[in-house]
Amino acid sequence: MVLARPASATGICMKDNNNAMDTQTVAPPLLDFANVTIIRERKEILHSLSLRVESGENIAILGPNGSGKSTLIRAITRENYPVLCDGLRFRIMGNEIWHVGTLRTMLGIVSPELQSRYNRETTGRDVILSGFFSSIGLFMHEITPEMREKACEILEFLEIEHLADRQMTRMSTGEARRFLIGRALVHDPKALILDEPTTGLDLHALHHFRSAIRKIAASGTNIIMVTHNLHDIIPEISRVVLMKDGRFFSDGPKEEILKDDIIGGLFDVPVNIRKEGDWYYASGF
Ligand SMILES: Nc1ncnc2c1ncn2[C@@H]1O[C@H](COP(=O)(O)OP(=O)(O)OP(=O)(O)O)[C@@H](O)[C@H]1O
Repeated sequence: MVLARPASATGICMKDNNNAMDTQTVAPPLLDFANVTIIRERKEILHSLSLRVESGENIAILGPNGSGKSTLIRAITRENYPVLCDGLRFRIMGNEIWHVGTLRTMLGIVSPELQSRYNRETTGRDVILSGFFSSIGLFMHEITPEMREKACEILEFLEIEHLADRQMTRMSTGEARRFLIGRALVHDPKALILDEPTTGLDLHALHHFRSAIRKIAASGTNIIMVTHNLHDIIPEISRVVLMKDGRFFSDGPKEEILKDDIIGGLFDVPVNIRKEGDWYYASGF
């Protein structure tokens, strides 16, 4: 049996079983950060953050504009590096040091910024295939039969086969966003990081987008949802981390965090939080 949560930071769990020591290997935390400070252009943007996210845990990072969410994501993807200091821990899946190319195969990223870079003629299928090369579109890349087969599987999984040969620039925002999810899935990543993923989606597109993400979460991929919209917090997300001014403002089970006073304090406005089934909505802004 593989335990869902490690009992120690070593990733090895020792279990007493009828006086016999049974050693079991469990996955290390997805993220294990301590004292992470990020400075950009001489400005301290993230202030000594500590965050531990277990393997298998789905979280939302929620915060107002400018709170540091994207900077934190760039730290996770190793585009931003923290200031060296005593007590710094900067582990991803148990490792401090990563080859960025390898890390990118283990973390799938979807963001509106990535979508804006697909501004030339690229078919939906090629957008997915470009994920194998971390490129924006295909150029002289050699596509193997295995890659084509994987792209077909993803098209089917995301129910977007009918759009595979359409140019990205001729798709709606919602359709294009689903192809970017497909691109992020080519390496079967351990985690899918979604940065403001529902920006620009209408209700129909939102419905399809959420269904796709829920299906991915159900398949065992960790979801890290970065957002300022409560309606992005899919039922599979159980923990919410709030960010404000480059610091963690609050962190815990969503039932405890998504409260009028806490979310009102986060955004500095009166807020009414409404729960409908497993979904949360905010009004009163
Ligand atoms: N390269 C940079 N140089 C200087 N300041 C930066 C840089 N990148 C971000 N910042 C500043 O850091 C702060 C946090 O920005 P960040 O983009 O991480 O916030 P965010 O929570 O993702 O915001 P939003 O929700 O608007 O996308 C902002 O004040 C921003 O102006």
